[in-house]
Amino acid sequence: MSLNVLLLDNVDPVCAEVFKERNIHADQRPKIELDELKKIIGKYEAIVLRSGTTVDEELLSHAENLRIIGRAGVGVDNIDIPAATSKGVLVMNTPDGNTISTAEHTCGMIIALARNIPQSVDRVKSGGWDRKKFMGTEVHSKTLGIVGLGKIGTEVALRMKQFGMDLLAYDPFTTQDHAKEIGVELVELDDLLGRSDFLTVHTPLTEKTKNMISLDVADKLKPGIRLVNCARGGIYKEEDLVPLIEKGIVAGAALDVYTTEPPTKELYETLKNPSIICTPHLGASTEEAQEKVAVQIASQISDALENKNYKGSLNSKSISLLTNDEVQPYVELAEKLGKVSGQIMPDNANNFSFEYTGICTKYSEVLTDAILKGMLSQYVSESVNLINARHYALERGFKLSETNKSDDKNYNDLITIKLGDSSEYKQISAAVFGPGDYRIVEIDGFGIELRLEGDILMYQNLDKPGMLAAVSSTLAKQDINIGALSLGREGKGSNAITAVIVDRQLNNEELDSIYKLDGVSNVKYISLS
Ligand SMILES: NC(=O)c1ccc[n+]([C@@H]2O[C@H](COP(=O)([O-])OP(=O)(O)OC[C@H]3O[C@@H](n4cnc5c(N)ncnc54)[C@H](O)[C@@H]3O)[C@@H](O)[C@H]2O)c1
Ligand SMILES: O=C(O)CC[C@@H](O)C(=O)O
Repeated sequence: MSLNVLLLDNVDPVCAEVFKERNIHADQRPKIELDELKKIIGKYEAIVLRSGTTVDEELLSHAENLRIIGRAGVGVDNIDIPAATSKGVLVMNTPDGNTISTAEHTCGMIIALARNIPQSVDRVKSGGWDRKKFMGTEVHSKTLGIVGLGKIGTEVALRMKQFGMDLLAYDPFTTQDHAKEIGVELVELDDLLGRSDFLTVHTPLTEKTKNMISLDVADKLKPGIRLVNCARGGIYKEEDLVPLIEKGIVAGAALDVYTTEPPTKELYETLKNPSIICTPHLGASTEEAQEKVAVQIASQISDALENKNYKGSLNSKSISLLTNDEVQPYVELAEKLGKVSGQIMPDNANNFSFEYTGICTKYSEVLTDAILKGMLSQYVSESVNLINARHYALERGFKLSETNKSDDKNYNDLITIKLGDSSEYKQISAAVFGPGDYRIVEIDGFGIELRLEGDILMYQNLDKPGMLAAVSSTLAKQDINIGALSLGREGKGSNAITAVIVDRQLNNEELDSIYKLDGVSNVKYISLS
């Protein structure tokens, strides 16, 4: 039977050549209207795209023969993965094909910003000269702050070190060993903001990274800081850039990515500011990167169509697990527990041990993958899934260990995670109580019982009268309702742990009001919503 693949969005032509060598027919349609795409997609077993095509449930409903969606690149924000998974369609990407190109583009932006290259090129081309106006700054001996020390952040660090820059990084999910190896000092975010002459971000856009730089943090920034964003639009609050420049806090900004691409009319107005330089999402636009991702995705898809292997797949284990009713609840439990662990673990932890009891021992491998998926999905750019989570964890230098325990005195089927580094450890256990009912049953040796859902406030307190009243009245004053709560203690009058499910998300000020209460310590806020 002949196999047909549709290549969309200016995917490099080498993609078609690789398919041809594998006897797979490829049609190249760089520009196609959505209506026509809906009419023809039904005859293809696979499609390849970049960021120009959105694959949603509606488009998938026309794709009756589709087996694979391949992204020539990293970001899969334009693909509805849950919809593809429930239709049994594999989604694949090529997470590292454009790392070097994007790192090089970032370094180019840092130098262009320091030396006003784009602005001065414009001036000369329009018949001007103005040498005085374009006085620049050396990057040598200046401090570069890197937020996100993953694949691209690491390559940027290695290159800018050669320019003589001092390097700081903030990344709670990388290890001290990795930072040390590449000559970077790992610091807290506020410290980095206050010490950096240049700031470059290399994280995904998440709830935590969105608007990381805005007028709200103006007083934390080193005056005269220069900002670079070649990651995702929205990490710097776009509408605050001009005010930050006008106040003299930010000396300039270099942007490759935007919240809306192409930018809206208002955003184009912002980009006209002479201290802002910009490129149209060119990080990965080199012949080499496009060729690499095109060859990689064509080989991956060919292998998968021939059932040889599923490298680069983002959802293949999820597809096979969709039909296994026995393991499904434990996979959900493990993923939720991973999410919680990722939010309470000590910064830069690198030791993770997972202990399984009862039925969980039968599926320990996939449950570890699910825990890692839950943990990493909050920090890693490309969609983390059951297939690639372990790879990313090991790539980051995490040390993983798994043990199976024959029984537990209280629970038949239990998962326990211990995580930390040599100085600080956290331990947390959870179990399935019924359909969709997953509960934490122990934290750091304190027995509690709390459903894994919603927004959770957790803290330690002295076991004495009035502690709960103090917290609940502080919450009530801020109109925050408590939905459920659980208490655990070491013994009468000693240390206790309290976990409450609150009815809405808490902001930093609201959390501060709990930190400040006498006798309350170790406050953690966990969002599972
Ligand atoms: N401009 C372009 O054309 C282009 C090309 C490729 C990738 N990208 C983007 O670049 C970014 C980085 O890609 P990558 O391949 O290096 O990803 P990566 O997953 O290898 O690295 C991301 C890093 O960010 C860290 N991180 C996550 N949340 C954080 C937070 N709140 N604070 C600090 N650090 C945090 C992670 O721990 C990880 O180390 C992504 O947003 C990706 O989509 C852009
Ligand atoms: O140019 C592209 O295809 C997008 C590059 C990049 O943002 C990615 O997600 O891989």
